[in-house]
Amino acid sequence: MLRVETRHAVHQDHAKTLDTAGLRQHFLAENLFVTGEIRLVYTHYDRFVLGGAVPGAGTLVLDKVEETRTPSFLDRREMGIVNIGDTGTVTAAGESYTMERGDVLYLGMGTGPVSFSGAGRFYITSAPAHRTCPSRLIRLADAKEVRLGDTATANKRVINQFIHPLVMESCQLVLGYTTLLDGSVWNTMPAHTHDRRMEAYLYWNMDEKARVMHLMGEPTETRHLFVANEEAAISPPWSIHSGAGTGPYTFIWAMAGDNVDYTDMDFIQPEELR
Ligand SMILES: O=C(O)C(=O)C[C@H](O)C(=O)CO
Ligand SMILES: [Zn+2]
Repeated sequence: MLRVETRHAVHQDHAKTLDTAGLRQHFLAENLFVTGEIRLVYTHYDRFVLGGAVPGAGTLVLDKVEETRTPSFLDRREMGIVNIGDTGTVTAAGESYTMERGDVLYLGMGTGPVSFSGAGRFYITSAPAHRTCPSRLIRLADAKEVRLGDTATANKRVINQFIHPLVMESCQLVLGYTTLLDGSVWNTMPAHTHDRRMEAYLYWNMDEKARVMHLMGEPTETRHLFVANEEAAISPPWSIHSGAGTGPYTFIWAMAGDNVDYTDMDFIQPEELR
């Protein structure tokens, strides 16, 4: 079963008038992972799509998606998949990829239908593409590791870059995940924006009762979302995306836009935030 929800783009002047329910309706994606279903959120931010596929005992096939009006979803798109569950299999273009928890699969434009099976919980990200780049399974050992932060500032974390120019080629999709270390709670602090690219954060590896207070909004007009395990925050280009957790967590960041330069961020120091 395939379910697709469209999220239109929100202007920052509109966003600052929203109440809690309105902010959650536009910027939080809940209930993405449901057994026996593929659930997608089609955003108008760089036409980025995110979602979940949980095959359970069966096989799920992602092929035609009405929203793209193409015969097959990947005809003019590329895809990044992260397995946040147990071992599962993704089959595409005659290749079968066994994915362990934390593995990332990149599928290039024109791959065709994608099948999901096994005990995996597959986080799906996709962006429009203009050429085909080779598909590739990337494991944690192949990722580029960046260590940032300090326990003194409660933001010590390891950033693992998977779909990233230092690891492999893609058109506009950039993806990886960041894990908080040693009791640190803050991700992406100092915060930043990149008006050239949207971004989405999927929070996972969390205790069921834990929450991340995800910060969003223009730097001088911040708002927050309380986010649970396996929920995603959609970050418009004008928004910061940062957060503090009540317990340990990891988050998958994925971006699409004008460039694939991960370091192309405009930083905002804590004392500048409002
Ligand atoms: O903890 C961090 O800092 C991040 O992981 C930052 C994200 O990767 C990001 O926002 C990239 O633009
Ligand atoms: Zn960012």
